[in-house]
Amino acid sequence: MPRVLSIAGTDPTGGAGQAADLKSIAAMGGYGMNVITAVVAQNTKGVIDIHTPPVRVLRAQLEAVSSDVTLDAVKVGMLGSVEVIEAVRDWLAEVKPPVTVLDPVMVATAGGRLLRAEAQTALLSLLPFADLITPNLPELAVLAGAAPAGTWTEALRQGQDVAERFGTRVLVKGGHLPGARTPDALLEPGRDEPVIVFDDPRVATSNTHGTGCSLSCAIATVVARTGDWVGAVSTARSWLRGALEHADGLHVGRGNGPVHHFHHAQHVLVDTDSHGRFTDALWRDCEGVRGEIDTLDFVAQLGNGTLPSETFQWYLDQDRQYLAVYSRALAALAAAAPSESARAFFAHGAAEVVTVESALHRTRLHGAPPQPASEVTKTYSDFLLAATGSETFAVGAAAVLPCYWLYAAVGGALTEKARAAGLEPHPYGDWLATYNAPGFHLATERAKDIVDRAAATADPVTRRRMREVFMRGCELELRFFAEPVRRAGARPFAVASTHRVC
Ligand SMILES: Nc1ncnc2c1ncn2[C@@H]1O[C@H](COP(=O)(O)OP(=O)(O)OP(=O)(O)O)[C@@H](O)[C@H]1O
Ligand SMILES: Cc1ncc(COP(=O)(O)O)c(N)n1
Repeated sequence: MPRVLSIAGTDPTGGAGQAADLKSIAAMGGYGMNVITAVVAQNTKGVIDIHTPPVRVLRAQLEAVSSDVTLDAVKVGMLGSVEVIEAVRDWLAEVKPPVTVLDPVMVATAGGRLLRAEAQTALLSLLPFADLITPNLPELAVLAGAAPAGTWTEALRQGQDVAERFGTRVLVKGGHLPGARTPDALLEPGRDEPVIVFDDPRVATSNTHGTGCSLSCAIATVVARTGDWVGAVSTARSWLRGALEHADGLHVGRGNGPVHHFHHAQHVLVDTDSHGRFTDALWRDCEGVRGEIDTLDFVAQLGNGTLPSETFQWYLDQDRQYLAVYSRALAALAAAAPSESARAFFAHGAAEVVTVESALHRTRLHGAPPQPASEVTKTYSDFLLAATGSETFAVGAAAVLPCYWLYAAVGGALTEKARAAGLEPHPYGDWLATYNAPGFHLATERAKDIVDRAAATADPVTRRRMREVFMRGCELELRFFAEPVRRAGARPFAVASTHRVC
């Protein structure tokens, strides 16, 4: 579990600053700690007063934590004054945390300055110590020494300028742009194009208090665990999106309320009281990921037959490599299965993957030699082998389930799309048919039954772990599906989004 320290100010209404940070760290599976830079009297309507404790107390807090605890990541938020900035900078220079994310907080959403005007220049001296900075558009403009960007293109230009000048990654956030979309882009020094651009519809809510704090802390936590910046931003963004979508249900305050940091965990409470199927809860867990898969270019183009054949071939080649691992994962589950029927099911599945699905790949790939496995293919393969080889049967069974279930769901939806496109014969019809075949749907139902049975006798810790690995599998499916089109994009450093299915 990553140990993540937040250095930030307070918010007694619990939506921003320290409170948001600790909730976000916990929501992303980290252990949160906090050092207070300023005590802020604020609520969802604005900032009323700020007390900055003596800088000696700040230094003592920093020393108290770092002399005792190994830190896996640090998030720096509200600093407020020149003295505080200097103390944090000296501490960062000395401690050199493995991951530092800086949210250069200047003004609260609801209004109210959180950084003194004269401290803006001092803040620049902190930037080279950060691995990532996450300014909103007005903050970006201050860092770039320019007027606030009025367009996304201008924002990207300012972000690139800041990344180059300070030698650090920049997440340019478009939340403050007018319009129906909220693009974010990850930039790195030495690259002309964003590493990745995310672009989602704006969630219709005014309850956005603390989104910047929450996002930056969530990214720091995930990066501490995975070391993967793109994956961390992606994970943190989709979680934050859920938090925004559930924000209106919180009813906290009369102004810009907070987001629901634990929207994804509500089912844990429901689950312990209800007699519903465990897999129903899993399906609800992955609703967001399923929505993302549905909107992928890869899925759309596969369905309407417009996917370029080179892209499909590349996908199939990765899929073939993935399936070789998947078959071994199923064989490991067969070996560990607690019942004869589960053993037979997974042993049969391991053989089927080799004989039926791989044969399809061999026919379509015409004996072409394998291309190098992508990072996504490797990550997904490693995840499956670890979950089925080193964890309990229940956890392993939950880990392989997304590959059945999402594929069956996508196969069904794609077949509909293919029918609607009316292409005869559909260029990828044989592939779609495999995953919409009655036998594959039956196998999916059987896999769900096995997971339900395993969950019924599992302890709470194992059930939680089953949920985690199921979600991780779903996220990897999404990335696997996105990867072919992302990779095919001609822009050298641009990443769109990513995915695969089993
Ligand atoms: N209504 C919304 N719908 C979807 N995403 C949003 C919305 N508002 C903000 N976001 C996302 O939240 C994150 C933070 O965005 P924003 O640009 O508002 O940062 P910020 O101003 O630093 O946040 P804060 O409100 O904490 O000051 C970004 O990823 C942004 O895309
Ligand atoms: C202590 C503290 N840190 C950061 C923010 C910014 O968050 P928001 O802009 O959402 O109010 C805040 N209001 N308070």
